[in-house]
Amino acid sequence: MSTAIIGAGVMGETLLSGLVRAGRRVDQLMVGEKRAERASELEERYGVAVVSNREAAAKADTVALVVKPQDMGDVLEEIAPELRAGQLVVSLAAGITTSFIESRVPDGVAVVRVMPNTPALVDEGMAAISPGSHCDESHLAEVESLMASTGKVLRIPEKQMDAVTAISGSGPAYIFFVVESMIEAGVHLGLPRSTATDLVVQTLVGSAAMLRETGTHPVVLREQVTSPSGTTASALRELEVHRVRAAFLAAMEAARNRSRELAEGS
Ligand SMILES: NC(=O)C1=CN([C@@H]2O[C@H](COP(=O)(O)OP(=O)(O)OC[C@H]3O[C@@H](n4cnc5c(N)ncnc54)[C@H](O)[C@@H]3O)[C@@H](O)[C@H]2O)C=CC1
Ligand SMILES: O=C(O)[C@@H]1CCC=N1
Repeated sequence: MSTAIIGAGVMGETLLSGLVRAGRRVDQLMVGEKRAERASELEERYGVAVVSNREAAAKADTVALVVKPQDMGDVLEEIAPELRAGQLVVSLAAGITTSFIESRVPDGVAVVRVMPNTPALVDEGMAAISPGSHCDESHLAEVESLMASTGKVLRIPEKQMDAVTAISGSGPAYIFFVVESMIEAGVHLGLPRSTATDLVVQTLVGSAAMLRETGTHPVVLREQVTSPSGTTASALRELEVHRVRAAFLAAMEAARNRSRELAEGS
């Protein structure tokens, strides 16, 4: 089964590199990328064929669209004449609905919407997938296997996609923001930057491993750290005073709303 990736920026390369690591034959992969220098970079790095978008659409069994939501209409207009019934189009774009794509491709082309995230680069990705209206089990299984090469995959109803985008799609950025803030705090408290970085990164990895490996509720894990009248209780009180919990809720609502706006083309 051949796969084309149209749009090889951050997420397109993440998908490509995952497929290569998972052992997909490079001669079964191809890339369509507008920026010539970026295309040559990927050709050199992975030995993958760079072709026009039209050629990618004509030749591949599965066509993954990884351009920005705002570019999706133009790309679909360009490739639609080359697509035929039986092919699978997979969109990784925020906001873009399966019905938007289905209305622009020939009948019989199956569409699956995916929301991935960048930890896929280290095979710890979280991808949610939703079927379009002409999908069967084999299409979903194909996309599941595509995304499972770089992490976990969850099937969800498409109506949950904007919320998923706000939580796991954008999620790594919030975590990096927290990490960055904790490192700055460490420096403020007098630690060398490299020491603060080592402390924060390992604390993050250790906490994530506890969540995954114990399956214990985060509230219980937090309470285990919080000794009576201790340091953690003092810190958590400040986080509540500064309304960090409310800020997280507002931030993710804003991301969900932005995903809805992208669906409308803005
Ligand atoms: N970066 C992330 O963490 C995530 C991104 N996504 C989605 O992935 C998509 C791409 O995002 P990024 O990779 O971050 O953006 P990006 O800007 O790094 O990549 C987009 C790529 O598409 C290329 N492109 C634009 N028009 C094209 C055309 N007509 N034909 C061929 N290539 C074209 C650009 O040159 C660029 O290399 C977006 O729709 C975004 O919503 C989804 C989840 C996470
Ligand atoms: O910021 C964005 O719009 C994309 C979608 C999810 C993560 N990055």
